[in-house]
Amino acid sequence: MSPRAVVVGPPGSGKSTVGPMLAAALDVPFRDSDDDIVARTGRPIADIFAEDGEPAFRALEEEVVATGLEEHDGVLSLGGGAPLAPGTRARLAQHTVVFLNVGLAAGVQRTGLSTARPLLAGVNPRATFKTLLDARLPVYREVATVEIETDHRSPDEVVAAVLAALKPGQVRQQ
Ligand SMILES: Nc1ncnc2c1ncn2[C@@H]1O[C@H](COP(=O)(O)OP(=O)(O)OP(=O)(O)O)[C@@H](O)[C@H]1O
Ligand SMILES: O=C(O)C1=C[C@@H](O)[C@@H](O)[C@H](O)C1
Ligand SMILES: [Mg+2]
Repeated sequence: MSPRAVVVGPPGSGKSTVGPMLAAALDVPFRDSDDDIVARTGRPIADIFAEDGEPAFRALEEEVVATGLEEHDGVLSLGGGAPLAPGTRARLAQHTVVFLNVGLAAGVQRTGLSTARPLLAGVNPRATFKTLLDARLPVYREVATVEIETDHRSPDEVVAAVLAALKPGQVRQQ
């Protein structure tokens, strides 16, 4: 079993919003590694960051993502930082990976009202978001089979763009 598509990208790129819509369009189930972590630990992600620290969260995330990649045969959205783990990047080399990209302005706007993202909770979320984008863009591009810009697209338009991009050439056969 293997996901039809794995969705990666920065916070606010729409992994949790577009992922279920993409799954519905493909008529397959949806799973989100952040939800899996909450279900497995019974704790909100912000609490895991605050109480156990980011390294402990990343170790748990790598395990949960590995399980999802083995077990899930629908659309699997990953947490924004999941591809930072070298082990996860190696596993993703076998999969069809959709990178939802978002620029600084739209990313800050979309994540600005939420307190649920511990990495963006500091005094200057815009600067933090820029640092995060600069560091991660090469990582997302390394694992992606397709990259979709989301800044000027509605979630429905993003789904349509993903479906159009998932032509046989971009899909890794298992
Ligand atoms: N294409 C889009 N156009 C406008 N708003 C969007 C778009 N995609 C997502 N959003 C909005 O941006 C916010 C963040 O989206 P979402 O939670 O799906 O991001 P995410 O990639 O899952 O982030 P995280 O990595 O933090 O889990 C939500 O309020 C969502 O409605
Ligand atoms: O971009 C990140 O590092 C994160 C994104 C979210 O999906 C969560 O996994 C968590 O808030 C960390
Ligand atoms: Mg999400």
